[in-house]
Amino acid sequence: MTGLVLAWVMFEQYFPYQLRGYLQKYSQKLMSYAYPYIQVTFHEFTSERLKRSEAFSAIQNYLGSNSTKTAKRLKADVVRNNEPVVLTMDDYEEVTDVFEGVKVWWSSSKTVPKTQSISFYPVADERRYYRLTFHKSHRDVITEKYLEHVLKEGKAIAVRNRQRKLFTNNPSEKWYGWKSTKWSHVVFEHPATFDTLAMETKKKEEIKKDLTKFSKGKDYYAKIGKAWKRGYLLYGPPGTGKSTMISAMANFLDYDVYDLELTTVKDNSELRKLLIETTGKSIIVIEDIDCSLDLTGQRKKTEKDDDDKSDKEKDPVSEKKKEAEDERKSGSKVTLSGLLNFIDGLWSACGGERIIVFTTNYVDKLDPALIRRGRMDKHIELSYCCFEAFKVLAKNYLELKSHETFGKIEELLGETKMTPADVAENLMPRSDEEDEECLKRLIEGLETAKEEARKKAEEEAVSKAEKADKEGGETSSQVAKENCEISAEEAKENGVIAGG
Ligand SMILES: Nc1ncnc2c1ncn2[C@@H]1O[C@H](COP(=O)(O)OP(=O)(O)OP(=O)(O)O)[C@@H](O)[C@H]1O
Ligand SMILES: [Mg+2]
Repeated sequence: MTGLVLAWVMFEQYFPYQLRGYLQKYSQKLMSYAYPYIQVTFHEFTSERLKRSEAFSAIQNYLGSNSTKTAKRLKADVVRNNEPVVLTMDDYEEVTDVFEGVKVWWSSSKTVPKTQSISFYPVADERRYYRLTFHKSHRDVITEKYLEHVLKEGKAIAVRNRQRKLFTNNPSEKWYGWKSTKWSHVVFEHPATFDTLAMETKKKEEIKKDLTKFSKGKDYYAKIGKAWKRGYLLYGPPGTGKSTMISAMANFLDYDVYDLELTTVKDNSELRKLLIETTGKSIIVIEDIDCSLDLTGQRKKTEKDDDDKSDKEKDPVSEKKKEAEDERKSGSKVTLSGLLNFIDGLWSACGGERIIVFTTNYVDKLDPALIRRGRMDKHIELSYCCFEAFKVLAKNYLELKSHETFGKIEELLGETKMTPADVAENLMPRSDEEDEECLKRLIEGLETAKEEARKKAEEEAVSKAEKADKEGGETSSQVAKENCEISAEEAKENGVIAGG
């Protein structure tokens, strides 16, 4: 077989490829009579010539990673900016592979049309394909196991080489016209990971576990009849790492990120169109949900109106009508019900494998309908820096695992509130600063924050006491006045009685 393959390779190398097309046809027939080998061909395009065959792409990736050591001619491509080039097997090249002790041969080739027609896409006329050759005694192993292995490996390589994207929605005025799209994207290259995220290890592990369960849950979601998506609400003061956590999540799962700017979305139908254009394996993010929409205001208004209504008026149909009317009048744009549909409406399920993340600084201000369990599956609080979180930052910024000042810092962090962003800012070395200087600056910063908090608390206590005093004074004079009035009245009454 090797001899024949060699002869074949020589033939492929030294014959002009226009001639090969003719010769191949006959030589292949001859081979099939003389040799007990089976050949399987995988074409680049499906029969409709519209869609690139998934099998071809997977084989290309598989052979690309396996053939770099053996093939002599390879094609190079840069997939990521700062990573090495990705190599694939060049046309008319052959490599061998061994699977469970069985040797197989892969060759790459292409057919060129007999008559050169004029085409806008000349390269598309060449039909590339991979051919797998193996001995017929191994038919079962190859067709039942090997091919599955190649396709699975190839797809996994594609995921690893995939350039991830960060999308932002375009305003709808830009949706139409030549080459316009609803989403613009850049390459997503945020370096944040769960390792660099300052947070308690236990909490991080819990979130990672939850994400892994979700990403592997295709069958589970299908079994329970739920759309394959999950909602997270990240809340906490500014600078506690909500946005950083979203990047860490995307890096952990290898997902794209859709950063949805709701203020540029005109109405619910635009929101729907945007969502439909998102792809699977993605995180859809709405930052500062409390600022994006006046959801809370809308709801409050309805509740107030409800109080004024008679029971008769409170039926669900008129309520819905009123809501719709309110939406129309306010010219509002994306409404609470639109957003709820976005989260758990029918069409939000199309495609699956999506994570929806909301962030807010004020969780208490959000409408309960928006954050009820089942809608937002997981609520994660990001809070002020604790000692465990500080240790992560010290390792990231100063490569320090321990230091004599850590005791003092732990004590101060327990007594005062500082966000991880502020701690990080203090730890970041300026010019040629030593570690000690950074840690000293942090301690000073914490002491100042503690002192400020103490003063503020004192001032608050004083003003509270003053207010109470004032109210107390007012109350006693009021009581005294009322008492006087009552006594005068009583006296008068008594007088009348006495006089009568
Ligand atoms: N938990 C954290 N772990 C690591 N770095 C953090 C953390 N929190 C904040 N930082 C640092 O502070 C900067 C600001 O954090 P980030 O933007 O994630 O905060 P946020 O909670 O999203 O704030 P906002 O509410 O204002 O959007 C980040 O660039 C990061 O360097
Ligand atoms: Mg943020």
